[in-house]
Amino acid sequence: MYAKVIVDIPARPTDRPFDYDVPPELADCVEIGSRVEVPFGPRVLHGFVVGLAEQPPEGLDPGKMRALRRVLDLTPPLTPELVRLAAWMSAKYLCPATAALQVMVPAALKAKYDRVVVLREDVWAQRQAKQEQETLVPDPLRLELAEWLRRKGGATAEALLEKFPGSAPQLKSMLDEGVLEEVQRVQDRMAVKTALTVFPLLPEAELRAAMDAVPARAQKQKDVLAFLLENGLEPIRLSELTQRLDITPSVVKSAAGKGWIELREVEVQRDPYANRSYKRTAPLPLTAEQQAVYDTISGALDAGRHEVFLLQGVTGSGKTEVYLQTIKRCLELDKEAIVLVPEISLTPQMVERFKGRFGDDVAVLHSRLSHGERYDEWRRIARREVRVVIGARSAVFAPFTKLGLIIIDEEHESSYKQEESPKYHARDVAIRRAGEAGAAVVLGSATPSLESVFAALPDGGSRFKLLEMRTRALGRPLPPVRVVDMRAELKGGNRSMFSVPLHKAIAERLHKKEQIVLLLNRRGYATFVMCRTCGYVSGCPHCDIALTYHQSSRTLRCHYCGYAERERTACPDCGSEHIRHFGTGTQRVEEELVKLFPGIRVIRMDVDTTTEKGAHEKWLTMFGNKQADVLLGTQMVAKGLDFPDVTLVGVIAADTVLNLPDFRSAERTFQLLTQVAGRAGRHVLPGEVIVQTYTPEHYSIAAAAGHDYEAFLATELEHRRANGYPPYSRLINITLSHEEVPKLLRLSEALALKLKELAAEARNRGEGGAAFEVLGPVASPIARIKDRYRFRCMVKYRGDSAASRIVRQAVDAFAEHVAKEKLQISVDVDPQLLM
Ligand SMILES: Nc1ncnc2c1ncn2[C@@H]1O[C@H](COP(=O)(O)OP(=O)(O)OP(=O)(O)O)[C@@H](O)[C@H]1O
Ligand SMILES: [Zn+2]
Ligand SMILES: [Zn+2]
Repeated sequence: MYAKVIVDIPARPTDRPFDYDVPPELADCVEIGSRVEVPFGPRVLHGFVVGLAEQPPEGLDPGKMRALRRVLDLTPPLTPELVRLAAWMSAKYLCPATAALQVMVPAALKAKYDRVVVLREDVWAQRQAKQEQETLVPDPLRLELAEWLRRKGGATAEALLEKFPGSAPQLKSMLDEGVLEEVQRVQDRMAVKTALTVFPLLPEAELRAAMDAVPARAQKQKDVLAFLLENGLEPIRLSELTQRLDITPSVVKSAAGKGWIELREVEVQRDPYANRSYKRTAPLPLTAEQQAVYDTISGALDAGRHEVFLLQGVTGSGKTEVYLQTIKRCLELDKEAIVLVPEISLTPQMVERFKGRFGDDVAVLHSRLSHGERYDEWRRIARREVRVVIGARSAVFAPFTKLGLIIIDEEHESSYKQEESPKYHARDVAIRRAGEAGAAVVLGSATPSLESVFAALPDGGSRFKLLEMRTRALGRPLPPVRVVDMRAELKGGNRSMFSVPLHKAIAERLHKKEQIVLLLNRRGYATFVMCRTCGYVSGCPHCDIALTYHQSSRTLRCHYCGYAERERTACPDCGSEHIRHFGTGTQRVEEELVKLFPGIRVIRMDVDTTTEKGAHEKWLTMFGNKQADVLLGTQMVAKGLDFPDVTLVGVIAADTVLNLPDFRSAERTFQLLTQVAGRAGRHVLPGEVIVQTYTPEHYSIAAAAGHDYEAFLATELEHRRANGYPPYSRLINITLSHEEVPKLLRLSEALALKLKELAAEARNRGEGGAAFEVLGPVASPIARIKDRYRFRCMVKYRGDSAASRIVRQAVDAFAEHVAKEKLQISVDVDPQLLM
């Protein structure tokens, strides 16, 4: 047999499958998706098998092919379906295939440690019992294998095959049955966690006899045996036993020395949600609108038909309930479901709703888990112990094989785009994956992205099917929104960051003991340090960007290169002492609140207060228990939260995003305002929203205030059409960087020229390139990062032309410069951030 392998070097010259001979002893273990070790030049590398064939590849002499050295996992970490998806990603996003494959597996698997096979004793015992019942003759090799593994605690596949020659078929079937499992060896802690566990070795009668024979002076050993007997000879963790009996581990060890018991390392599952009980919830009777949506989606599920639904439902319309019930349907059809939510809204409230409905059938994947916890959750998926996964972006790669449904909540969120290589968009990957699997996709949002709405319009090809929910599930109206012009406030002599109406509204809520959510949008508005005397702004010496002030460490930091310096007490330019941090940080809002409303209880949620694990949850629980009057924060407070006593939502400054040089800034502003407004008056008490702004006339703010998505959409689509921006075109951003400006400029211009030439050639050959436009080169908005200057060329194209291929060819033509002249080129397909 012969294998095609993508090796683990993320560089262009090695970005293709290499052919290897599969030695006969490995033939049973190699599958598409297996991780393998291969010789590569003088080195040994890891790689993924992406193809298998009985015949040697044409033109290659089998005698000269090199052979696979080992298979790293007997159960391949990737499915053939995911391997195909990776190939598609590599072509679409112009990333090395290995980068696409790596992003699909948990970090714990990337560490280069041995994987070992262990026996799952519970499953094994069940199997044995069943076999006995059915009086089947057990396979002696299986018994031997199991017994040996039980004693050893685990072994590498290699060691196993050496010890039991010819046992590959048994190994394989035991793995398939779940009797054996492969785990990453402990080495670096991040892998499997184990605990020393006490196992009684003797049957009850013998143990009792042994206990009776223990002399009185060894009372503690007697206690140990007594405890085990009382406990029905159940194994128990060493730590628990010593604690219960108040003894030292040495007592237990000496008992082990007598042959009564044994101590073994046993895997402990790290379930970050263990020890927490979730109240089981039952499906709610659906409203008419929900029912109609549910029926349409189930239609596709029942038929096993791939279809993309765009579920546009106002805030509080009960989208989550629809998700829960469509997932239930999906499970009834014996298929699996993936739910993607933005990292920021992967709140305990959200997790609770899914755990409450599906219990242990749910795995949760988010970035606050440790590598080990993520790995454990991932294995629960790979072992088919769960059928629902909820997680951020990368959960789209959950290794399911019977995928029926992918739900993307808040589909407009820019965090679905990964900003480092592979720069994929989870929405597009989900649609592609679902297409191959014949699964349905539901994109949910109150404020869908222009791209998705357009795709549901006839103009956009009606690729998505629009489903709408226009009223709130609990019958409440959307809260009235009042826009306050801060310029007028200033003219009227109010220099505070709170307008008169917002001030009054807060006071009222405090009086009525209702709750308040305050949003301070800090994106693009970081706290920077400026001298009031001369206007000097502290900038990074290596990047063209202002330094950000960090309150907790009293330092100034660069968010691009990590440069840090101590807070300054005097201006380095003019020596003035009037140098201070600017920008309305949440901290400053908090200070002002406390000054204006003595005794007010504020919970502040921003990057500074939520770095600690579990912090999010702590704050939200406190707020839910009404231990605070105000929840003040950045985007984190805008999404998904559902608190019945919140009757006021205030936005401190609505226009901070509007001023960014990005064609999506109006869209982002509209989305954020609509989302945060949706937190008010969701249950019984009516809500109110106050938006402070310096540009009340801007259509994104006016439309959000009127809850008028259609008005926003019409104006915004017109703008996009006039300027030829997405969704009327697609973009590929190519950023070049170099330490010397003249060289960078020359190379950037040459690249732009090359792109145009290639497009013209493609056009002449009739192979696309029709609506292919090259803008630039121009200096990037952040013109220098880490002492490297940056230019960009923007490719704008329409239709599914050969754009990606043309860009790839052009970039490849500069490979020489990249290799020899320290030029860097990075390509971003469908960019979300234009920095
Ligand atoms: N059919 C129903 N019957 C009764 N209550 C419902 C029903 N559907 C949803 N709800 C309740 O309505 C509230 C809002 O629902 P949910 O949070 O699912 O809305 P959403 O559309 O996801 O909102 P958002 O986009 O603002 O996060 C919740 O408290 C939910 O329990
Ligand atoms: Zn100064
Ligand atoms: Zn820097």
